[in-house]
Amino acid sequence: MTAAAILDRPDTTRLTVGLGARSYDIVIGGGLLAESGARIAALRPGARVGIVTDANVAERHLPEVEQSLKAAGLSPSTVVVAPGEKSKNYATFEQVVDGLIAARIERRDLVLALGGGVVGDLAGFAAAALRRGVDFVQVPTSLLAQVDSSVGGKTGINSRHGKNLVGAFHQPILVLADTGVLNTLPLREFRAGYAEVAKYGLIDNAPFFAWLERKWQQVFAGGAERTEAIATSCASKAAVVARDEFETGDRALLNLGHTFGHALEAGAGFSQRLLHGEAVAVGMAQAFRFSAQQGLCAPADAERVAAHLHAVGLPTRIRDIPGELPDTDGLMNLIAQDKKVSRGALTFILVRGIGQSFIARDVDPAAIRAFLEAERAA
Ligand SMILES: NC(=O)c1ccc[n+]([C@@H]2O[C@H](COP(=O)([O-])OP(=O)(O)OC[C@H]3O[C@@H](n4cnc5c(N)ncnc54)[C@H](O)[C@@H]3O)[C@@H](O)[C@H]2O)c1
Ligand SMILES: O=C(O)C(=O)C[C@@H](O)[C@H](O)[C@H](O)COP(=O)(O)O
Ligand SMILES: [Zn+2]
Repeated sequence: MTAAAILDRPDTTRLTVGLGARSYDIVIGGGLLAESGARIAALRPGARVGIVTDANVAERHLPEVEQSLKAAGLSPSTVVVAPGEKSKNYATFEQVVDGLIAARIERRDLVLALGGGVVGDLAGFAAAALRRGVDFVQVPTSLLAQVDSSVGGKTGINSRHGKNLVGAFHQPILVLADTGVLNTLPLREFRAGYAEVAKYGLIDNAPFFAWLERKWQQVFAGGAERTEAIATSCASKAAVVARDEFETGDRALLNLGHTFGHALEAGAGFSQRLLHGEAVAVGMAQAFRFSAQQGLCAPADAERVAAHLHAVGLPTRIRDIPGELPDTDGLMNLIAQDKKVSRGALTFILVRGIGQSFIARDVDPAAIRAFLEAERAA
């Protein structure tokens, strides 16, 4: 196929994140790894490309990307990090940046994030910092990365004080979501990514949530429903990011489930005990239960949300998380480090129902503490 035919392939979905001169496309479909070279060369002909990936993804998908880049006249080099959330740390950030410097990735070159959200956040932050900023391309390989982390430009690493506390807003110049690579993703990881898919329904799209309740098995099985779920998710995120790139307003809605979820994730030591998407599932169920307890939302909606997340195999309660967690004071300390906190006041994303989320500022910490005490006992 010629480069022009590749760029116009009709069996792909193309969405745009509208950010003026920094607008970029999200391309969704099968076979995109093999076309990554042609698609990137169309934007940055002749560039050196510093690929950042993890060992799991490298084993399965790196050769195809390297081959495609070379065939398109691009010069790839690769930094491979250890898989998992623990790689979002200072030491691995140094490994990635130094690896890119050693590979002579210059200002007109590119960083390419090939992997899940961990690689995307880490490589994106490295691209933001390297020589004070080089362009980067997201090639997301997990469901979570295809529906959420590859879009929107939030990049960063964790601190021992909490989740994503060091980072930068740095938008990619292109997102290539190859749906075929999800065939090698472990089921537990697919499920974790599904929590962020369900999130878009819960935020402001009740019909999408109802569609997921009917079609989730097909989404898990693959095929047209899976691609539709990815495209719907990306379209939701692209619209919010275009309205509020730096989260001064309603981009915060994308944080539904994350205030509780990030505290639990940090409390579990950013370990395999609790994946990010699993933490978000528990956090969303909690945001609905807390909203119901406060009289904001019908208890039946909270039950419906928990029932769906449970049906797909996601955790919804603290008791579903294996191992020890910090006590309530410890969780409150982690919540106090949330980036939505302003002058010490807590902000949560709460709900009036499914698809009716809102930003609740100055939430009473005593009410959250009492809620968490009850949740720990439940
Ligand atoms: N920047 C954002 O807007 C944003 C949004 C949501 C989540 N995140 C971040 O994303 C991270 C979670 O991302 P994740 O769930 O993708 O985790 P991940 O990057 O750890 O990937 C999950 C696991 O699947 C493996 N994997 C990935 N693709 C694979 C494939 N195609 N085949 C086989 N194995 C594959 C990885 O090696 C890893 O072991 C968290 O750090 C979270 O904070 C960021
Ligand atoms: O893109 C956003 O904005 C989100 O909030 C998406 C979240 O799913 C994601 O986990 C994000 O990294 C959380 O942002 P943070 O600012 O709370 O670290
Ligand atoms: Zn998230």
